[in-house]
Amino acid sequence: MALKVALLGCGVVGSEVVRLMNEQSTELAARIGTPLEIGGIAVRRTGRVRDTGLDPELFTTDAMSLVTRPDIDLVVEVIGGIEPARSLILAAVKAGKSVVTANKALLAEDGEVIHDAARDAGVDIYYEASVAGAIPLLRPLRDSLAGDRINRVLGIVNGTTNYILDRMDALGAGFAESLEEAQALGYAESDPTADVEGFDAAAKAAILARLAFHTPVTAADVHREGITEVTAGDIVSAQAMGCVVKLLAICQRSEDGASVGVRVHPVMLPREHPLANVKEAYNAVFVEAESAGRLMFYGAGAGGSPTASAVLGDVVAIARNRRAGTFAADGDDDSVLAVHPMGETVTRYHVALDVADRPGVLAAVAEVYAANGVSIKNVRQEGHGEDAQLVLVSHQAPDAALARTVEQLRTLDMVRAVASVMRVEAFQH
Ligand SMILES: NC(=O)C1=CN([C@@H]2O[C@H](COP(=O)(O)OP(=O)(O)OC[C@H]3O[C@@H](n4cnc5c(N)ncnc54)[C@H](OP(=O)(O)O)[C@@H]3O)[C@@H](O)[C@H]2O)C=CC1
Ligand SMILES: N[C@@H](CC=O)C(=O)O
Repeated sequence: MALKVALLGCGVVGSEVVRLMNEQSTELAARIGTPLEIGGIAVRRTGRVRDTGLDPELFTTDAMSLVTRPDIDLVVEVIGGIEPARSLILAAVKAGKSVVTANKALLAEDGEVIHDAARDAGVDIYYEASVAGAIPLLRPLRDSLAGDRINRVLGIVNGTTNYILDRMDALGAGFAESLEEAQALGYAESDPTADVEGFDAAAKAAILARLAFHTPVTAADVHREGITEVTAGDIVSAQAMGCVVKLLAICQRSEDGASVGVRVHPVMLPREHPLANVKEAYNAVFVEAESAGRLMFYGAGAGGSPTASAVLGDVVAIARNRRAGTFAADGDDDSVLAVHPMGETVTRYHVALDVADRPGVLAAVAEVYAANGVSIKNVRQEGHGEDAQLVLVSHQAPDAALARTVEQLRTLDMVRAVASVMRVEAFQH
């Protein structure tokens, strides 16, 4: 008997799930031991022209009836957003259906409720596609590395912003035109604010941190900054220092092991770092574990087809579990680590100041750094007269002290404007 799938959503990802299920039906049936069949597809607008080759009768706007239909075995949720996705997944689980979802926003907001519900119902919830598109990353974290202690997960987890930053760096392209291209290529979320303001990467960071550190982490715990403030000037400053600007997700256990820090923000990264060479919408993630050492995961991080590959991998895994009469619940979080505030995170700042070109400026600026206990690693002057700019890179200091330094620099008479502030990181690789 066929395994009946309810597909929720038939947009960029959902339509590729349909295509792959059709094109690979024979291979999938062989891997699963039974054919896969689409039992219904829930969408927002049934009247929309879709190039799926499927019977139009399969489409419905009544997603709730579809997920609870007795003949449905498995639900694939690729609608996105919080509601109705949350209610639909919970209803499916309650009705005994296993679920595959790519919905990082929901998992990062309400993951514990969904995992608890799945465990209680004895069904699977798989979500490999929710972080880093096609890259197999969550199952290695959850299963392969379950016997190790992970200290850091660090990487590029948003394809849209990497695409934009790469275009700005390599071609001098503008922000808006690069975002439009990323949208046309199917990389961006339906509301691209989620990408460019860092919400999408923050959700993924929360999911990664939860799995890596076996502790509850939600999107609200993540320090988040997007790329909307990154200017062409920042890109040029980074280039002058042999760096490239990347939006990084950094999940790190504290040295005493008692807390974790989870943050997403733009970083100036040395060009020789492997993450600096991740182009276009590709993603790459380093996992640093005590025994396994440093592992790098790299691949297509966004787009319909790569994401659908991860979704189908989960479908096959669930089908195999069903055959074996088992399910693979995420474990109960075995520790509850505090999430430490960004202010305690030790980092370095690159600061460019538009200044009056006169004696005493450097001394006044240095005094502010010293007053906040921040030491200056190097400083240079760019331009003269009206165009004079001081560019400073600090040594490592707590983020709170660095941020306070910048606020006080703004108040100096001789500082006309703070032209650029960005963290500089040189992670070992
Ligand atoms: N695009 C990507 O590269 C990646 C996306 N994801 C995730 O996958 C999910 C889907 O993304 P994507 O395919 O890009 O999104 P799209 O916006 O392209 O597709 C969303 C689909 O959901 C349907 N839909 C929206 N609201 C409802 C509703 N209330 N009831 C039923 N159906 C509804 C839409 O219907 P209609 O067609 O009628 O508008 C559409 O078919 C999201 O969680 C996203 O974060 C994960 C990794 C990569
Ligand atoms: N909008 C996301 C899609 C994949 O998760 C991205 O750009 O990475």
